[in-house]
Amino acid sequence: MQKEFYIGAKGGEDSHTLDVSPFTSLEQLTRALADIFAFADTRSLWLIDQQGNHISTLKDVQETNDLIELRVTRYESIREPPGPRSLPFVGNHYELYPDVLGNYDRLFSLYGPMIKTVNMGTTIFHTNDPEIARHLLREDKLFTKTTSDVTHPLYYMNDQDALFTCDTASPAFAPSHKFVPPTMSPRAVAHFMPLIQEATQSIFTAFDELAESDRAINVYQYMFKLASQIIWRVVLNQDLKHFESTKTPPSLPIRLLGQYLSLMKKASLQPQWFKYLPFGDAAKVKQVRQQVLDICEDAMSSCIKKDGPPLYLSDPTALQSATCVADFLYRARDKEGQGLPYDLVLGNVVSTAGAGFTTSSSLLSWAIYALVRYPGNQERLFEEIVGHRGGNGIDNCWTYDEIHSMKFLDCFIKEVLRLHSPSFQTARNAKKDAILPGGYLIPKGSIVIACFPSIHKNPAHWENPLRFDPDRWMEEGLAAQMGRQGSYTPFAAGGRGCVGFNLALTQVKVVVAELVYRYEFEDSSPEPVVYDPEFLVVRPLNFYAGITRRKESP
Ligand code: HEM
Repeated sequence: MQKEFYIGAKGGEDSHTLDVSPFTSLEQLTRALADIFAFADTRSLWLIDQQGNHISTLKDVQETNDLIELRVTRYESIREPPGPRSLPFVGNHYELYPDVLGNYDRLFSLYGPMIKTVNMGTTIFHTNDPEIARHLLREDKLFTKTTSDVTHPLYYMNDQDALFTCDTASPAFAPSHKFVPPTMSPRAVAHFMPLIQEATQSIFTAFDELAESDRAINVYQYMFKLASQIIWRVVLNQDLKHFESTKTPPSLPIRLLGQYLSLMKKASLQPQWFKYLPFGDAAKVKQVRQQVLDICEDAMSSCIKKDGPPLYLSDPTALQSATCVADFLYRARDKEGQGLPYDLVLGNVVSTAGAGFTTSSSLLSWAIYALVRYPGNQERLFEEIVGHRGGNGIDNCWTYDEIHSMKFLDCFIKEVLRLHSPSFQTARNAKKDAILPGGYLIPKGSIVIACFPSIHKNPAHWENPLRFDPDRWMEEGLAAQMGRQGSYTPFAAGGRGCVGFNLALTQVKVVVAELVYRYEFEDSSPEPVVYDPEFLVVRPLNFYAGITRRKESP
């Protein structure tokens, strides 16, 4: 018993003839149809006859002589997401820049939860819908991360030898994903606590001097140096000496990594034919990348114990014998005795260092921004920290459990990550024509971005979304629940989610605890704070803060 099913416009190419006689229930049939037409959500499928009536039983399907339309919602056909009209050459560039984040929100409120934009010839779909984001991040038969695709925002830094920059389909992904996450587990981060604390405290001399001289600082520039100082210590056990004076510039590896990421982002915003030019940003990305690799390789030669014993993944205490992430990656062995090939060790060292400090420096800057801009939080944090530290003084090292046991600090950081999410363009590629919740058709090969800053402020999912309110996180388990729903994913989710989130959260909590215990910050920004729309993460450009050394620290 052959029936013809179709999606979208009648008479279009998207139709399929299916013998419905083997099916014993409508549910069974709709699951099969969902699979054939690549519906992300197999549960909500409407069958509609040519008069627009809902066909709700298998018997009705068998008896109708009509073509049958498939929809996700009762009254709307499957369609491509809408979006603003495109101008020749530039597309929607001026609808998006310079305030991309504000403009995404504006476009979502105009066009709905999925929008199509074209920037300099590159089409990208965006969503602020948590349910759609969950499907995108799943790494299943419909969506994956393919940085080697020229339209992927990370195309210019795609490197098939490391996490973050590789395709999920690349041969490097599985071994990297086996060896790298153990270096960022709670147990591993607990082992690195003294390094994190020492690197954090290295800023004190410079901050004391700045406090003394009453000079305001550009917060991002200091957090950029601090976050990289910490990550470099944990990943390569090297002291970058970023705070020998108040004016010490970022060290060469960090300057190069910063330049690399900046060039990469700029290149990704240019028309695609720019990549063929022998000069310009795209060409320079490659040169800078090689310099970064050389520097990291050099640093690795000092921190890796080449003659040290192998460290087995099956031994939960093995990491405690490693000096740093690079040392562990070099010496780690799986149960077959296999290690990570050297190229992948190097690639993953560069990737974790780069992914680690760019994001963290942004988060730290926004954390200080939240301290000074949202009244009451700095005082509450100080009280909590004093309560924990008590008479132990500032020289004692925070333990992993202690730093994570401070409830208000935890809520505060969660709220900073919600309202000032550093990540804003986690992109996935459609493996085939796919139909997303809401009935949006995403053509095969398209890039779809889950816009975390917009998802985290989506009024349909958050009460008072624009209010900075750490107390919303007081309810135990809320973050995990919102994470499962897709409405709170500052570290993305699924198979390509952040592997460094434990380290990131621990590091940022140690820094905030240490700084708030010793200093008081106040806003000294002369102008409204703006973020950099041409960088890989959302970072404040002109946020200034004054620092006062606390007198009342016990
Ligand atoms: C505030 C801090 C951080 C934020 C907001 C953050 C966010 C993210 C996000 C959104 C992704 C997914 C990217 C994508 O799919 O394109 C990611 C991936 C990743 N992150 Fe983080 N991250 C942070 C800190 C760190 C740290 C400290 C490390 C390690 C030192 C790290 C290592 C990685 C790696 C290796 C990946 C790639 C995972 C993969 O390819 O499967 N991140 N991060």
